[in-house]
Amino acid sequence: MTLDVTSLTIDIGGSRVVDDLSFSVADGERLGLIGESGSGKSLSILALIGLAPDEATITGSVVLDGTEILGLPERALARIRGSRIGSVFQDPLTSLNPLHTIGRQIAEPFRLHDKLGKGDARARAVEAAREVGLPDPEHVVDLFPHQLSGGQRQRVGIAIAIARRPTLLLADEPTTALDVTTQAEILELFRRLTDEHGMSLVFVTHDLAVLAQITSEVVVLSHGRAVERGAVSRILASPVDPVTQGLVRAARETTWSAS
Ligand SMILES: Nc1ncnc2c1ncn2[C@@H]1O[C@H](COP(=O)(O)OP(=O)(O)OP(=O)(O)O)[C@@H](O)[C@H]1O
Repeated sequence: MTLDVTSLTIDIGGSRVVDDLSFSVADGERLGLIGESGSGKSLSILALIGLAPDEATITGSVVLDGTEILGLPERALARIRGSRIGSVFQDPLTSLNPLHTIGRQIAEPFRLHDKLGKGDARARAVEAAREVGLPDPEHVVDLFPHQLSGGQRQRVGIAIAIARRPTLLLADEPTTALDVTTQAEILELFRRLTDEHGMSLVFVTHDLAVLAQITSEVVVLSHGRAVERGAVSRILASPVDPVTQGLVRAARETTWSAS
């Protein structure tokens, strides 16, 4: 899998919110997109998979495995989202259906795309629940989202995202709503799953301390522009741009307060 984003530019409501953003993700690479609130991280991620709001005007290029996918018809994008690119968002409570069991929601991609029958889909859901470390998978698939903890719900979100073995996983602040211990467990899960399945990862966060645990390369966004990029280790040791310096300071404070 390779992803090449070139000169991605997004205008919305008369203002430019993402400006000439370029980055690439190689096979199996984990890349971080970091920036303060409103810097354009979420819109960039949504634009990649055709989920930016209708009122957004998007230009540039998004090439997945040699094929331009920016501007593809919704049907084609939905197919890509259901197979080659998985996504995990901040708050699984808003993305999970409160009226459907966990198992039904994990099984949905299998039923929809692979046309599996009920029994087979349930078996796959149990297997997926086990893979993401949900406790008592045979039982958990019959529970509803409100019966799980925040960390467990995020595991469900991850199970759904990776169900059909995408080659690229997009994660937008997936640990922000979680306490520090649960956050570390979920980051470990991302690391294990991406390693085991050779998945590439684009991980969005405002917290450099989180990125340092999961990605090796980072792009720093400020007001929609990439102001710095490089290896996490280099960025932590010698940030150049004042925005990056601020993120490093904040990360040091988080690390101190957590220890
Ligand atoms: N639907 C929308 N209509 C108008 N402006 C929007 C819309 N969605 C986002 N924006 C604006 O675009 C800019 C970038 O938003 P985006 O959500 O991508 O930022 P972000 O870096 O992900 O921030 P956060 O960390 O707070 O989620 C912000 O100024 C935001 O107000």
